[in-house]
Amino acid sequence: MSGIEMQFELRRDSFHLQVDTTLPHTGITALFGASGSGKTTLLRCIAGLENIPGGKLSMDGVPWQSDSVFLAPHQRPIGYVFQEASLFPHLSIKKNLEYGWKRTPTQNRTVQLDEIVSLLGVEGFIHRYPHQLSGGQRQRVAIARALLTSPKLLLMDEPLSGLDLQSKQEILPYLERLHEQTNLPILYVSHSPDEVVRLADSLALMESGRILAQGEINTMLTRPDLYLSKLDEASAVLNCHVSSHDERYHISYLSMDQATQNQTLLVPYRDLDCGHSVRVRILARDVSLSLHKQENTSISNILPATVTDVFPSISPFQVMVKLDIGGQTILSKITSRSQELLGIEKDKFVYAQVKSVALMR
Ligand SMILES: Nc1ncnc2c1ncn2[C@@H]1O[C@H](COP(=O)(O)OP(=O)(O)OP(=O)(O)O)[C@@H](O)[C@H]1O
Repeated sequence: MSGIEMQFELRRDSFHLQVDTTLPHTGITALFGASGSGKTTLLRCIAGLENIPGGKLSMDGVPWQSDSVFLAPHQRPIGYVFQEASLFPHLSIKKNLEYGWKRTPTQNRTVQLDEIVSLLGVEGFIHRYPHQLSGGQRQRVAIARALLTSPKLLLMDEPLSGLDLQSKQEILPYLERLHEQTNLPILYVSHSPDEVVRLADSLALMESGRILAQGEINTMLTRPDLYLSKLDEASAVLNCHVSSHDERYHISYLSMDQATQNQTLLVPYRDLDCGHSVRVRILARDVSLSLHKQENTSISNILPATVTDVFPSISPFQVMVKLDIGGQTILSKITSRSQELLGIEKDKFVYAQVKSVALMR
């Protein structure tokens, strides 16, 4: 059985964790939910830091916890990265990194020290001490140290939330590289929709100790029955690849992956090879609808679309329209008045006018 299979039940005062699910064993799965919904508690259960009687956990069929097995935290091949980088203050960065690496028996090592040092870009400060680094640099070292234990699963608990905006921006590309260059499954706790839409392949939505729903990121973001699709910040992500560049106008063209029709998006120029995979985010409020293709407009991205659903938004007198654009899904937020005037309903053919496209990775 593949995946991270778990069954945990824990009561603590009024909090009740009840999780019985299988999370993906590939890519980044975001654990998303309100404060107190149980995200950290669930990570602690997976790490073996909570010994819950009757709990079950297996990784690709290998039991880490069952009625007869309980691997202690240090016996689980897990890397754990917390909000605050917990480095040894009296050891240099190099020694901090070697600590995790040397603890792993040679035959169990799946990574090389140099490789991880380069992946996280820590070469430049390897001889310094933790207090001589910025918060973002410290966190990169903490991630590198976790990876050097050759884990089979990486748990990240709000790894960016203690950092200022600049440090966050600096570290995100390293997380993307980590995602691109390793096959390591990552469970990533975050409060930030921006981080989630940028990094996650899947999303598990937690509420009051339970996993309310889980699935592929764009399916989750656009599900009418979940609050994510109703928010003012509601958005969709599209997986695309770079198809060409136009140097004269400093723009890049993207083709949508798995599109059944030839759908192209135009974005500000990005220095990426043709064929490179990228992800774009489109906010629902940046998508307006038209029944005819506008000719004289400054909007560059106008996509033929079919309405698949219309549902209420949290804003009064506004509705969310779910659209199929050649096999992928985006949302459009329009007023109830426009919905009525244009006769927007399921199966209607429209043009989605996309005012802004953010290239995420
Ligand atoms: N040691 C503890 N003793 C009693 N209650 C606890 C303990 N640790 C956590 N809780 C409670 O368990 C619930 C879940 O906490 P948890 O930290 O897992 O939530 P979270 O979703 O990670 O929240 P946040 O996003 O704020 O970190 C909360 O109601 C919290 O108060």
